[in-house]
Amino acid sequence: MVRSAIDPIRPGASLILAWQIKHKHVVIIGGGFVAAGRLVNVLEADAKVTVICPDNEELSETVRQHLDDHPQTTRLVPREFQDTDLTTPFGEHMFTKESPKALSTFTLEGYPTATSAATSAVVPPSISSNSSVSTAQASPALSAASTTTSLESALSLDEPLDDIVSAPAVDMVLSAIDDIPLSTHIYNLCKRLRIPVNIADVPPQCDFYFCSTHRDKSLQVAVSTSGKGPKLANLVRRHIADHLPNRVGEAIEQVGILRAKLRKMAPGPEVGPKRMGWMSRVCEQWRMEDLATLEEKSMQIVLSGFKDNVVYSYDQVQAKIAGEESTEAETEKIESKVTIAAADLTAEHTITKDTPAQKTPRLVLVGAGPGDPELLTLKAARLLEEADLVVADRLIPMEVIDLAKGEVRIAPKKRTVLTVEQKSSTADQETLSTAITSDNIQDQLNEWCLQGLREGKTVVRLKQGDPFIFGRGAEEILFFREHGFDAEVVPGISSALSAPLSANVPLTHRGSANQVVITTAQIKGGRLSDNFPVYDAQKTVVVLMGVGKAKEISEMMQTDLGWPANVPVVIVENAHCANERALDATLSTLAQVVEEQKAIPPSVFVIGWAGSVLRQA
Ligand SMILES: C[C@@]1(CC(=O)O)C2=NC(=C\c3[nH]c(c(CCC(=O)O)c3CC(=O)O)Cc3[nH]c(c(CC(=O)O)c3CCC(=O)O)/C=C3\N/C(=C\2)[C@@H](CCC(=O)O)[C@]3(C)CC(=O)O)/[C@H]1CCC(=O)O
Ligand SMILES: NC(=O)c1ccc[n+]([C@@H]2O[C@H](COP(=O)([O-])OP(=O)(O)OC[C@H]3O[C@@H](n4cnc5c(N)ncnc54)[C@H](O)[C@@H]3O)[C@@H](O)[C@H]2O)c1
Repeated sequence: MVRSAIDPIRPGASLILAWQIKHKHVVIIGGGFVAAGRLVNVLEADAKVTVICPDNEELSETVRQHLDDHPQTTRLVPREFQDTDLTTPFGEHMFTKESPKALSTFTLEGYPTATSAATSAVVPPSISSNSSVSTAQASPALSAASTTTSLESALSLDEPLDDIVSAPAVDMVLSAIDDIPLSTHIYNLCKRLRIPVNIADVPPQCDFYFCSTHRDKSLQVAVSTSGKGPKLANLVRRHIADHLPNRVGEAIEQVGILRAKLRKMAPGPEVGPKRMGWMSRVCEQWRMEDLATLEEKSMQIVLSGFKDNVVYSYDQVQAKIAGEESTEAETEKIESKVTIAAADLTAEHTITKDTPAQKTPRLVLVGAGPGDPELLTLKAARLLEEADLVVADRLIPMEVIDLAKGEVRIAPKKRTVLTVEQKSSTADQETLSTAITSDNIQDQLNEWCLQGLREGKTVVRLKQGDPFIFGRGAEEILFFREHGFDAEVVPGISSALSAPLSANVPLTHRGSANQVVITTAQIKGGRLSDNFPVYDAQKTVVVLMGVGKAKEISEMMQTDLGWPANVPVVIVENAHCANERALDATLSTLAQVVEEQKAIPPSVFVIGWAGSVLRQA
């Protein structure tokens, strides 16, 4: 059997979930400092809460106030904990100081029933804070309740089983008391009753731990160290909170509303991919602060782009709103601006309107480097900030795109976007998606730039790496010249230079390498490039786009060009990104390593003896 490369399992984690406890019944035992924190946590998650704690000076003022503020969803049982507390549903108001007998609706041998609650009261042993009820003592009585058979037999026959099963008396227990034996007893009781339980600060007696959390409306960030370092969890949580984008909570609220509207507008599962693709682009292309400002009117305008799979920018939406508020003539002008801006790949573009430029148009081809924003030139960073319009490919990471202050347009992905942009749902999706080539994406990018220039904008065409090293930069400049615009170019760090460096391969090194050849593995039509250099021990060959051609490269270099089989090859995948990987091979093992290690594009091959200077064998 062929085993594919999958991520290895790293055991020892906690399962982090977003537990829905709305209207569920949570029992908190204790009323001190820790209980107060737990109460806030579960009330914010809309639970119904029973707090069990003697009503004395140990009941914290915070707990008291929250109870007073939420009479419908909380109640206090003003005494010490009793076992029956874990089997009494929230709705039963039988806990009063005056009638403690009413508590006894439950024997440890069965669940309470409507009839037994009213009639057969059996008072269970009350456990005081200094009693030491051991597990052994509690177990025999409790064990009867833990099997389904005895549970069913304890139910009254006229009570439908489903109701009982779907409405357990208690859904969660949080114990925050300063009594260790009782804590252990509560834990054991919960185990018998299958109730998830957390005994504060006793990790072995917790089905779940609490996380250090940050909340901003619907955004919740939870940090867990799986009990290893609660204080560190606290510090990491603060660090994350300090670095979140402005107004992220509000942005999430508004996106929630927008998604609901979109689902209503286009509900069917068949439009699912289009819906999700479009929503993702809105989230990627709008800044958080701008998403936060969405309201009824602007949402309607944004949604109007969905039909043609267009994502209007914030500026376009603002322009449209302003237009609707101005005269009809003005509205028409803005309409035409928005339509042009909403250009898509399937439409035929005839931008007839040469809008008279108020400002001088400026076009700059900017190298974005290998992907790390810190490796941008200062000039590139400044231009990104200053540009009215930034036109970028999909491959450029959002951390770099985020530096742009003006409008951003990002090329669609090769497959999905065109597929969903297709207006006729009956069309053959496969034919359509294969019709998208990098050439028509390039046309789209060029078109966007031209349009911005005709509006007098400063347009930054952001390109991966360096615009002139396999970046088609010069082709673009020739294209824009034909349309009457000249371009400036800002260099970027090409991965041809940075990937070897990141993997600790000096492209030149006295005695090992005094020449560098940078080549692509593929030429037009996807064929293998035929101008790799003949063997020279002092030459380093950097191969771009080689992953799919590893076998052919290895064979050609050894057989036709005289390279020895043992020349080192370093495969650098995702250079300068968080998931960077460097793999060692030789010319003879190159194809094997690529296959076994599942190397993927973008990867750079560095071939030559320079590979053995700094890297350990
Ligand atoms: C996140 C947070 C949520 C909350 O409880 O609300 C939480 N502890 C917080 C703070 C905190 N707790 C402690 C200190 C003192 C400094 C220190 O000891 O490091 C500080 C720091 C402070 O107060 O700032 C003492 C402590 N905690 C535990 C033990 C027992 C042990 O480790 O054996 C001891 C005594 C150790 C001893 O005696 O030496 C155990 C647990 N504490 C957990 C959660 C669970 C694991 C979470 C995780 O690590 O992922 C777990 C397993 C059980 C549980 O779920 O209750 C909250 C952050 C609040 C915030 O973010 O503001
Ligand atoms: N204080 C802290 O900073 C801190 C932090 C994390 C964990 N803890 C742990 O959490 C637990 C609770 O801490 P706390 O600071 O809230 O304690 P606390 O002493 O302030 O409060 C304990 C509460 O439990 C109640 N209680 C005692 N016996 C009870 C019983 N039989 N039935 C019902 N209620 C009963 C008391 O009346 C009191 O309200 C302790 O085990 C402590 O070690 C404390």
